[in-house]
Amino acid sequence: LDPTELLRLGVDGQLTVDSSDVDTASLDFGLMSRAEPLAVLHPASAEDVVRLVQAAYGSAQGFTVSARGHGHSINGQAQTTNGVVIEMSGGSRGGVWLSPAGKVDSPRVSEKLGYVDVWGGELWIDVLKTTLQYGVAPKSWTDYLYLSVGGTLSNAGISGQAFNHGPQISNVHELDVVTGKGELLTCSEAQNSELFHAVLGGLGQFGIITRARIALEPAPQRVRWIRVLYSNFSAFTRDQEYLISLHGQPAHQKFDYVEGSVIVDEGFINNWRSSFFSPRNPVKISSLGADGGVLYCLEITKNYDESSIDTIDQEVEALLKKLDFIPASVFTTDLPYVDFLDRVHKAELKLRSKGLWDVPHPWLNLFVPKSRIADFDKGVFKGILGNKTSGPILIYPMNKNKWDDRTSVVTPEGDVFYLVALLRSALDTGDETKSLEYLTNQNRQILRFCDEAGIGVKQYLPHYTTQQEWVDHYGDKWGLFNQRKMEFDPRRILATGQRIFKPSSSFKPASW
Ligand SMILES: Cc1cc2nc3c(=O)[nH]c(=O)nc-3n(C[C@H](O)[C@H](O)[C@H](O)COP(=O)(O)OP(=O)(O)OC[C@H]3O[C@@H](n4cnc5c(N)ncnc54)[C@H](O)[C@@H]3O)c2cc1C
Repeated sequence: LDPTELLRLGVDGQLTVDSSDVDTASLDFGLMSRAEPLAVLHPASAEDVVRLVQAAYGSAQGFTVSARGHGHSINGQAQTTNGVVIEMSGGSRGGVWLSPAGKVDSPRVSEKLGYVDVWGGELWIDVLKTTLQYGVAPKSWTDYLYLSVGGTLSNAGISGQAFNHGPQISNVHELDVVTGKGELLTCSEAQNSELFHAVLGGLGQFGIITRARIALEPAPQRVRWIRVLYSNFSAFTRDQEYLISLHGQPAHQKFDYVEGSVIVDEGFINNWRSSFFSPRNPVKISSLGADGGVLYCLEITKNYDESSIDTIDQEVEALLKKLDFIPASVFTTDLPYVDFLDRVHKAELKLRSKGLWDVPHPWLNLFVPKSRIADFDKGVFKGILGNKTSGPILIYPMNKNKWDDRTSVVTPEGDVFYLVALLRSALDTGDETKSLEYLTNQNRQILRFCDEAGIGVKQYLPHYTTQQEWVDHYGDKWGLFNQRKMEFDPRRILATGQRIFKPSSSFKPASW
């Protein structure tokens, strides 16, 4: 396909083959794969997305189309070689919602009805900033806010609030979606519901989200943020599971956020995700009597505002009393709500200043069933990892009843499952255990261990290279997933970087 032909396509935004645009669209946060698109579209409206997808779908030769949010995937999921990348969050257009009619508009908050309408490429940080002006905010978050709404809704969008509110995909009222046939459809539980459920957690396979209507709540003012340590894994998981079982209780009788992390490194327990423990007063694992050299950190928060300022201490105390952490390992801080939600960005700035942000990230995210989390601890945290991690390891449980099985996302068996996130950075320092090859091999070893032990994990932000692996990943849901693909993207032109479906035979990108 001649890219100059594409440029004749009439769009109001910018369709470009400029090398710096193409370069940006060729890479992602993982920095492990590179694929150059033929051209890049900066859309000025949902209509531009429609025009491009219609051209891709309707032309004899055809080409692929990949929406790119903030490009924070790990394995090239937003890339494509024989087609066009649509920069949904790109450049000066970031932070602006463009209505389907092409009229430029900002996120629109309906305070009365408790939702905000945002452009699919909007970053969550901008959604937060806008909604806070009205004293409201979304309920369910990711740990990091420089991700696009369309990008996280294509996966699930999880953080410590998920036990209570469900993932972000459980907090969406309505979407505008451009399907693989180039139709712009509004969908919700009540309207085009098959498309609505397909797109949520759908890895970009069924359509491009141009607008999302997101549920809001009154925004808290401040956050009490607490960490406590455990050396005993079963005490740690018992307490985490207890805390998430309180989801149905009144707000003052539960925490608002429950996460946790694993500390296997010798030495200090600070990591880039957390400057929580004072660097001048580091905590040594050995001083805490960790069994097998591994410690577990429970991280919890309680939101409050002026009306609850007098009772917050008592409420936190009452909840902490029920837990079984190492006495004298309580670290507390107090900060504005927005600073808490935007906490990882601070760590990003620090890492950037040391040149440690733009490095390869062989991340592995797994959903592990509660019934096997102790086996995972023995085999991985106390086994395969050794005493070096090269990055934070998060672990926290979620309640399955907060997830909607009609969406495309897959979760493991059981009422409760854990996220285990190995968020590692590869460095070229000469230390073999920090190298990309070492960490990639270790990820493979972890997956092999889970497979051989029959742990029944499901990858979150999944990455596979053969269709059979995808069929296994989706299990019982594969039939529905495949059927939805035939219906909404019959030429299989969307989000080919996920490597689930090959584009139909009239055109084959080089990478296939
Ligand atoms: C530092 C960091 C922290 C993170 N923290 C969390 C976390 O706490 N919780 C969590 O759940 N995830 C987390 N993630 C993962 C993140 O949610 C996903 O990688 C997400 O896809 C990134 O969003 P993005 O906008 O960069 O998407 P991209 O990487 O640009 O795209 C991801 C996929 O979605 C598709 N897509 C993008 N936009 C659209 C759209 N508008 N419509 C349809 N499909 C689209 C793309 O084609 C691609 O297949 C984190 C990632 C990073 C790098």
